[in-house]
Amino acid sequence: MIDIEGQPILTAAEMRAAEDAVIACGVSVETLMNRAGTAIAHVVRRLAGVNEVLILCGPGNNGGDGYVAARVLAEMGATVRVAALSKPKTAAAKSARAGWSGVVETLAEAKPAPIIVDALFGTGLTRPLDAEPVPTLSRSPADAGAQLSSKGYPDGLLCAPASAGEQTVVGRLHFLANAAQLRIAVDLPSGLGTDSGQALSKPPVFNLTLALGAVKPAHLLQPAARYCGHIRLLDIGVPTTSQAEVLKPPTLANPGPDAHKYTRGMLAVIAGIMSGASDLAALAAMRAGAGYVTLLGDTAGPPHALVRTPFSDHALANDRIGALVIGPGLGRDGIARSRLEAALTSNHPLIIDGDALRLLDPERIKALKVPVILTPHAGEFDALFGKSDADKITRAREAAVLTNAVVVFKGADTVIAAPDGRVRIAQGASDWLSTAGTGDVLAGAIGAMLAAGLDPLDAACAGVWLHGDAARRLGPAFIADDLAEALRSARGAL
Ligand SMILES: NC(=O)C1=CN([C@@H]2O[C@H](COP(=O)(O)OP(=O)(O)OC[C@H]3O[C@@H](n4cnc5c(N)ncnc54)[C@H](O)[C@@H]3O)[C@@H](O)[C@H]2O)[C@H](O)CC1
Ligand SMILES: [K+]
Repeated sequence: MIDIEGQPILTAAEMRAAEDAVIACGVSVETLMNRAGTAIAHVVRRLAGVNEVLILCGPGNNGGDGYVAARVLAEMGATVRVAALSKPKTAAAKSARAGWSGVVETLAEAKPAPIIVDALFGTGLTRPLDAEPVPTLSRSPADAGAQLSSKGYPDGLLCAPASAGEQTVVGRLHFLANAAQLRIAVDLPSGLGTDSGQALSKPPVFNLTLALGAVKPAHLLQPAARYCGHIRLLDIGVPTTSQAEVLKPPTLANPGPDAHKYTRGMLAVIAGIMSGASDLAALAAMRAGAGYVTLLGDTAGPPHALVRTPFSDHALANDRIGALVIGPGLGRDGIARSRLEAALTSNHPLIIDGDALRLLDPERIKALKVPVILTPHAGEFDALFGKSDADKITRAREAAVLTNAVVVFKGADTVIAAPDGRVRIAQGASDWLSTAGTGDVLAGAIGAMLAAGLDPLDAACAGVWLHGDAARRLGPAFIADDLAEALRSARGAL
């Protein structure tokens, strides 16, 4: 199993294209499926020990992976059962099914097991499962003692029309998952939209998801990601490349003997009507490693290392400023507008956050000749770029092209997009980040990275990484002030 940090993220179509390229070189789908199923079996075997394993197989190649895994597990001496939603539809899945010599129970009647493996649906899911009836035996009195057909199917396995009170696929999946001690999903929990990250049908929450060949957007985008549990990549010999990658720890240089406050980067933060927010951004920048932070506005108070300066065009014109943060606590009044105008014409690299985004014309950003990083949350993004049903990756990419800026589309699934199409997506942000001021802290952390001279995408990625890692280190119930302080330990861990 491979950790997914830094790994390429492929859509369903990109994954199929990568598979097709390998198949075109003479590697059959069956071979890929055998690699996938064998890799799954080895992981399940290690985790299951002597516990019975129930593998739920769907009609496509995800199900095919399940049949191969069952066969290999049985060959390893594991106690394994298979339950099928319906007969395999693809040639590869039929071949995999033929390789399983055991009984195939029906999903409708399978009894629970301590370990459940979901191989019902993967990247081929195209519609919600909820409406799907669970095929049941056409049990009539004559069939009550139905024998197994030559194919190992219980006689009479039909897709009987769902009737009132009959179980749905999702209902059976939840029932069997709830009864299991360990829940493992093959490629994706069944019910998730691979590219959109939407839950077409709400799956159970799994302990582990084994991504086959590549990470998919649903492993990172919400709400899908919350059903995946731990995500590990299984290499099945399909080369993959993508402009989208899972965010990984940044490589940041520590100061050397020749360092001084300006070489480490001078950041200016423009204050507004809510000085606490800009204070948080300034403190965050200092804790993230900025060499010199000046807060431009009418503020007062600790820390002493923070240089508080009245806002003026002169102060803004300091050519030692490496980057400028505007937005935290700015407000939207006339003073805010005039300070935004001054920032846009300052020729400093910019991080534009919070209220400043509400005052901004995206077209204005495109015309700037300096690096710009925008850090909208969902509401600010909609206000700036309009609402859309498109997935978060597509939206962030389009916004980056429209503004020619790096866009940090914040959320429980933060997507960072550059105008050239590169995308980085952060894993598993702490839910405790849902507290006032954490956005201000992020703006300051990114500002410190930009002021230190990182290119805008790297600066945004480093800031998002430090912000997320600081939150992880803090655990529960922290406030934004704690988060700003914790950037120090996150920075020190790199
Ligand atoms: N990554 C790799 O290198 C490999 C991945 N493999 C596995 O193949 C699946 C994708 O298989 P596919 O046959 O395209 O689709 P699924 O098995 O996910 O879906 C089955 C099938 O079901 C139909 N369908 C779609 N939605 C529904 C629905 N709501 N209800 C009923 N039926 C539905 C649709 O026709 C689908 O085709 C991938 O996830 C991997 O697990 C292979 O092992 C090859 C190597
Ligand atoms: K699955």
